[in-house]
Amino acid sequence: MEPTTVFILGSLMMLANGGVLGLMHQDLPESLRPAAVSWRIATLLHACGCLLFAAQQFIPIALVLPLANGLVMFGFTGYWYSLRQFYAQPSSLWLMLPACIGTAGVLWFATVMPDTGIRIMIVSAVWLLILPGTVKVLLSEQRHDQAISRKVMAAIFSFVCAFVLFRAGYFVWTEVHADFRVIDQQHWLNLVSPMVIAILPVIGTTTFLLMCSERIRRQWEKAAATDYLTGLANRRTLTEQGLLWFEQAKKTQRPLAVAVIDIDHFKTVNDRYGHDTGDLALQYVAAQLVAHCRSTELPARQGGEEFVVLLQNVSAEEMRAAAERLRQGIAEKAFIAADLVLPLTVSIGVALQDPADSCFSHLMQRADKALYQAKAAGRNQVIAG
Ligand SMILES: Nc1nc2c(ncn2[C@@H]2O[C@H](COP(=O)(O)OP(=O)(O)OP(=O)(O)O)[C@@H](O)[C@H]2O)c(=O)[nH]1
Repeated sequence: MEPTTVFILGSLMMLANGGVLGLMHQDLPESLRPAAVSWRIATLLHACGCLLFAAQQFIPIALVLPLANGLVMFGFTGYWYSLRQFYAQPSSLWLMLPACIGTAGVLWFATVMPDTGIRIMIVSAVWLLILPGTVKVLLSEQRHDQAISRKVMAAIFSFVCAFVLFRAGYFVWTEVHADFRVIDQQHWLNLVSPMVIAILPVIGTTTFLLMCSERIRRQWEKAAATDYLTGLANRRTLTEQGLLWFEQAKKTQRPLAVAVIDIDHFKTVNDRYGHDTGDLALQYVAAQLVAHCRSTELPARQGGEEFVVLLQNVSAEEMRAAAERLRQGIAEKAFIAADLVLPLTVSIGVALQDPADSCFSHLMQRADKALYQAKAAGRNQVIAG
């Protein structure tokens, strides 16, 4: 196959893939749409650049070279920009600078001082600024995004980057002939280059779609496991985790404890200051629980104004101490909303797993009873069941 055909086929595949991404636009969540639009624009620029390379014998060289190279450089920049948007990293128009300088450079060395070698070096230098920048974006998300698709995308960009480096080194080593053209059939690199350049828009777009679907799946999983108001684990997660830790504790003889926490006189907060302020108070209590929980403790919202904290691997003394820590954490810092400064307290019932507990819900029932006693005994205290 000759380079012109590879350029044309590559461009058609890019356009088809970009089209599929366009068709799926409505199905993407709002948060992913800007990145998807940027990716599509990048693919379109890239494809147009490749089509111009294919058509270069029909267009004056002084026009086609800056245009085709510029489009491909801006296409690469578009992928960089898109991935920054995907990961909500700050993007600025400065990202366009390398492509702008590169396009001006190619224009100068195609018209004013024609020099094929310098043109290749300029284009390679711009790519070698953009591609590692993109790989850096992907690698910097390693801790937050474990998706295989992110790793595949990083590998694709790294591969293209390595190829560009090799290509630049090859041309420095062999010296470029003045009338060298990227569609010149006699040069083996000219067959490989369009194939490699087309990898990003073709395989890259598919990988980008997989990244989107993986992000959506994770968002759904998180939403299903989290309480919408406080961001804590919800009742479902609490039950699942409680059952798991309860069974583990039976095997390891390291007991699980539960603390059921209820805000005192919460109805008054709602009645006096309104439901919205009540919601803010719930968020405040949740934040205090998170701040005072340790890594072996799981805070969750059971429902209404009731929270539960699972305490893994504790003795009776440690359970009481942990519950006191949580109670004091809430009592010692008033809830503040606009002009309102409102001290809040909680009552806590705790229970430690013992052999008589046949199941997790039995342990929960004992903690619930203890909570009832704490309320009856005057509130703002911890009672063990
Ligand atoms: N703002 C807000 N209020 C809620 C929510 N869920 C439950 N509540 C309110 O929580 C209050 C619970 O009040 P009660 O269970 O009667 O008890 P209390 O006033 O907290 O008093 P004690 O528990 O006896 O100290 C009710 O007014 C509910 O409307 C919620 O998601 N948001």
